[in-house]
Amino acid sequence: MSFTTVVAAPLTVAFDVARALGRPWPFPLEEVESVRPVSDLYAAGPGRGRRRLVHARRFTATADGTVVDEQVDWDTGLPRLLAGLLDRAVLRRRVRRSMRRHLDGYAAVAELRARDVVQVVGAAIVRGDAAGREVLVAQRGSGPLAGLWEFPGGKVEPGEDHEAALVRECTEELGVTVVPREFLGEVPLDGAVAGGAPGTSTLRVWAAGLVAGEPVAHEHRDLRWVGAAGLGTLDWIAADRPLLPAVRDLLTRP
Ligand SMILES: Nc1nc2c([nH]c(=O)n2[C@H]2C[C@H](O)[C@@H](COP(=O)(O)OP(=O)(O)OP(=O)(O)O)O2)c(=O)[nH]1
Repeated sequence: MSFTTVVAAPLTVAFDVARALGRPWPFPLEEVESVRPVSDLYAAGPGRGRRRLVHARRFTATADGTVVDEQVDWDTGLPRLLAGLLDRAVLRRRVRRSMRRHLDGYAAVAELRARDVVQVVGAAIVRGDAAGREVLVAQRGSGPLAGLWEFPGGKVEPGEDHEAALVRECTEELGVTVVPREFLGEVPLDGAVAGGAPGTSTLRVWAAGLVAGEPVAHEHRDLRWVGAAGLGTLDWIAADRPLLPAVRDLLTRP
């Protein structure tokens, strides 16, 4: 059986809250495989009478938050005909009811928890057309990451919409007006952001268009427009690297 929930929280928060709440089954499950913050797989059994339950979750970042896709499969260990009857008469309904109650609580807790974690947004500002596109990259001027390249952006303020934060940061840092066009992806940040625990914040990046102004480095050491070939040659903040294929795709798509 499949379930899909949209949680108004970034990946790490959605994943960590899901782990803390566990699953709605009245017996313990064992971890089979977990990859924070993208997936986990737990199973119970085979137990008495070869009963078995497998519960897999996949967490995907989207512009609106995290989509959690869950798959619950079970085997009662009964002969096929009997098992089919039991499934139809009782089990499917019971599983659906347990999951629905669990997921409603989960979504609410994750949304609340997200308010306590400072998140970072970044803009992949693109210029040009199919004949040749470039993205604006910025070199940090101070702090522990000084000298490394990043996407212009910064921390989302409490209660602020993520895309609004992106527009505000680009105005403050570059003196330009941008419009977010497409969500590109999200990665966990290893370091502490604004005093938060390391690994709880994420960087969420949007492709953006320039609608007014020419970028000026108000806070960065340097700014550069680079094409797809130049992207990989820069000394990026390590956390940003998994986002580069999506940016490259943006620059090379027809
Ligand atoms: N803007 C940006 N920050 C990134 C990227 N990758 C990455 O790890 N970070 C980290 C560095 C910082 O710890 C944090 C962003 O903080 P910031 O100092 O730029 O934020 P801000 O503009 O709101 O700064 P401030 O007003 O609090 O000084 O995210 C990236 O590509 N862009």
